[in-house]
Amino acid sequence: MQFDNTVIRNIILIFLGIVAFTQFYKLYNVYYQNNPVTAIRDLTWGDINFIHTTDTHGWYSGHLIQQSYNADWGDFISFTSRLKKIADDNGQDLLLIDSGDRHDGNGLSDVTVPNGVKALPIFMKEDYDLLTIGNHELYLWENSRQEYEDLIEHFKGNYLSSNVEYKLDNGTFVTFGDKFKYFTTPNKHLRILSFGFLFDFNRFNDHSRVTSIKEVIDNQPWFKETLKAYPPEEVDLLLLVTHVPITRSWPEIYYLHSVLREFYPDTKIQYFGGHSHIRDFIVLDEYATALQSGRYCETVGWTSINLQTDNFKERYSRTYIDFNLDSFQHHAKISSKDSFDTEKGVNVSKLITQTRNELKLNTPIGYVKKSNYYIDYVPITDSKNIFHFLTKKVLPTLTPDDENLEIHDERIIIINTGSIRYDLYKGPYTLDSRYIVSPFENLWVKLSIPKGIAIQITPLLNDESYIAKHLKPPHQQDDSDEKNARRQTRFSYPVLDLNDYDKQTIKNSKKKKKLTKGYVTFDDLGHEGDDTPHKAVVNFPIPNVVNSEEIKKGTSDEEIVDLIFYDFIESNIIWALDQLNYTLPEGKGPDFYSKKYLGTLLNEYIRDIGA
Ligand SMILES: Nc1ccn([C@@H]2O[C@H](COP(=O)(O)O)[C@@H](O)[C@H]2O)c(=O)n1
Ligand SMILES: [Zn+2]
Ligand SMILES: [Zn+2]
Repeated sequence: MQFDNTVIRNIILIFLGIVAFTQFYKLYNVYYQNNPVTAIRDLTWGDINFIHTTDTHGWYSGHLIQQSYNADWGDFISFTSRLKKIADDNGQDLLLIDSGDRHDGNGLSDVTVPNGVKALPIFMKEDYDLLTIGNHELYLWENSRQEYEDLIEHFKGNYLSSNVEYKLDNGTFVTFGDKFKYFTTPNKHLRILSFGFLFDFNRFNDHSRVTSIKEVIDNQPWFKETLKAYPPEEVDLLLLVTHVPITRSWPEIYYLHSVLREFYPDTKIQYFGGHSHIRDFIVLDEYATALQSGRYCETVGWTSINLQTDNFKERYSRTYIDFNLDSFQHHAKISSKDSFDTEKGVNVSKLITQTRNELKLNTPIGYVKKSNYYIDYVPITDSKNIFHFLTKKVLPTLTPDDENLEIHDERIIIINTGSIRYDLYKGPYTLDSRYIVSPFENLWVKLSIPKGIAIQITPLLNDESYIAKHLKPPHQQDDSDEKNARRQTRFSYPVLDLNDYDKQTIKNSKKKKKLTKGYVTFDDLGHEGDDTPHKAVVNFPIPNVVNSEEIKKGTSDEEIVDLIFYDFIESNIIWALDQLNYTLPEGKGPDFYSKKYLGTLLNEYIRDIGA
């Protein structure tokens, strides 16, 4: 076949065209990732407005490699101060609320001894109107002491805890802050009665004490006496600042609500929740709603109440604001960063940078070579799933500290999935990443038991139907509900006819805009709550625990193997052994048999593996 010059020239042109198009497409995608074209949904203001944070877990530096959450605590302070100004100018009220869990999740908070010593002063720069305690302020005594000595002192009168107490050196228990607060708002002069509650948490350190909400209501006279002291005609709004999941499957808020309604049949009630790390908004009745604002400085929750209207749909609004500068500036209606910044905000950002440098948080201590490893964006069996990576690559490398410790040829290593807090990203594994992925100082312990028993423990701890039928192991509810609640795309459960919210959604979804990946929240008002429309990520289910099994085929069930696990889940393991009718030999307790195996933390092993 013969080609003349024109054919050759055309082939070259087509080839160059393809190359040019491919390059352009790549550049477009890079540009697009950094400059998303989505429109931000505006906030709806009411007579009273709320900014809510929860489960910040020390993420005050912001997310350094995720554009969607690129703001830091200094930006957040500028943002809230700009919004306060808008509220004051318009004669509206704006209250700032935090629902607890300020430790465990980020180097800024956790690298120091005691943890939080550098991060809490940064958190405290924000002028919260009301705040409460989370379970992460109660695992360790030193963290409870910081709350009692520093935060309560600093936020005097605004720190509420109606069911958590601190034990003084002389042995007496005192409230963490105040049990309730009655106050009048500055602009609308609304009379507010507020309480602070933590869920029924039972792993508190021995210098603190949690009483369940039900116990407080049923058996502590002060609670009902307080309600009687502030009758409906003296209360415009009840505010419940809690570290309790607001989801309907968690009964505590609903019991509280039923009792509040006996005293206040139609007073407006606003709940704020936390703990399960999701965005959520629930309609409890015509005059009561609940907001939960995510986790890890990914979300600033917003809700507003218009008190002038009889129409439910006009009364309430909610928005989940992505924790980034675009969103903050958009809602503050200030396009230039220089005009948006406040002096205090800029100083806090500088303090964060200075503290990160001082703590050397950006120091690489390893390298993640192959890929990102996700908690639940891919199925647990996928090689990019972090639990797959940990059980296949990391756990098998664990070696006991003491070479004289009696060990067996076969072993099973179990971890609770709740101990892994965030995705692991390809690239430098920094001191910060270490705490981001797994912040806990849990120790490894070993129990030597027959193989036939050992292999049943993981399936048993993951078998929710079995757990539901039997006595729940201590704290298991904590993990399984957290896991379910984390699945963001739950369907709404409208108590009222809220169909119009969805019509709005359908209308907007016809605008074909390319979206970035992120939260798409289904709540009781529909799915237009996220301030930035996103392409939804899929959250695959994760079990309560995962394990690595180094078991040989063909050995008998009677063979003794080592079961290795975190001391944090010892009570769950003991529960499972009990369910399997396995009694530790000679009737001795677990403390005798479960031996310290290893002091090196999992997050240090990740560094060594290099992924
Ligand atoms: N030493 C610890 C403490 C906690 N965990 C895990 O954290 C979960 C609670 O976290 P929230 O932010 O939801 O309060 C808890 O259920 C455990 O899974 C841990 O592993 N080690
Ligand atoms: Zn939390
Ligand atoms: Zn919590």
